[in-house]
Amino acid sequence: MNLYVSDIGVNLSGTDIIENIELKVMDGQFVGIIGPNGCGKSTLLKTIYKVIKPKCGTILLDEMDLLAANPKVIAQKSAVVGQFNEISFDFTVWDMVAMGRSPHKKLLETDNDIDAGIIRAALEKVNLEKHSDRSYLSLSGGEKQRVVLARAIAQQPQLLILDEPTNHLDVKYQIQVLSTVKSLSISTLAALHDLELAARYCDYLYAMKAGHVVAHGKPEAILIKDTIQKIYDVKCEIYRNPVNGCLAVTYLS
Ligand SMILES: Nc1ncnc2c1ncn2[C@@H]1O[C@H](COP(=O)(O)OP(=O)(O)OP(=O)(O)O)[C@@H](O)[C@H]1O
Repeated sequence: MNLYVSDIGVNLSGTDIIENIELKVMDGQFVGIIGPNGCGKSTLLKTIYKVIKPKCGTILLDEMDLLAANPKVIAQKSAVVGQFNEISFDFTVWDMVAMGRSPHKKLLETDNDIDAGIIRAALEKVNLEKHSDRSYLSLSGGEKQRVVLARAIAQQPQLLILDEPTNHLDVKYQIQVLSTVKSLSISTLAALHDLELAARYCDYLYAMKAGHVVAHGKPEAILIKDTIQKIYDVKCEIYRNPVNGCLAVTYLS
């Protein structure tokens, strides 16, 4: 499934937060958005998943006009893992993940054995199958993040949107979550802060600064010291890690 974002602009409380955003995610591609705090990454993602209404622009999911489409139809095709995963009422982990099945259900239709298999498989993907009866609110931040990812997986989306999905996660689960997402081989758009993880998992990167896309291309083309200094105002050296061959960043004071 292809995502086409064209000329998106968002104004909040009288301030232009993002402007002239052009972005594409082609079928099966893992696309990352990088950029400093406050540059507009979440605003862009929220506009795509329709929490924020843009002042201009179009967003297409294949031929479907996302800004005009029915939310249930959108939820059958796309899933979101947001930055904050707090809820007011408690549910079990199983019930949280089962919510991912609801876009595929008719009103009052209950889950069947096929749904149960999908929910179980999603929990296994994030290593939480033993926690299925636990209360969601009793989980750690990292465990909650993985439950929310399992819910998104159970939704069987063709487009996955992730806003800093490795927040709260230790090194093992940062790698596990991004490897799991990569293994799904579905179109993915993720805001990421860790540049080495972005280099390792993303097929293509968009670099944002002050509400604009300032560079886009393959990680090797974007993660160069001049671009990083321009975006983050930090000097660095970028090299191939001799152990795994991935791009590595050393920040200089
Ligand atoms: N409702 C609002 N009214 C005014 N400004 C807002 C509003 N919501 C967000 N902003 C501002 O828009 C800017 C972009 O915020 P956004 O959350 O998109 O940045 P971000 O790149 O995701 O940052 P971070 O990396 O810190 O998560 C910030 O300066 C933020 O304060």
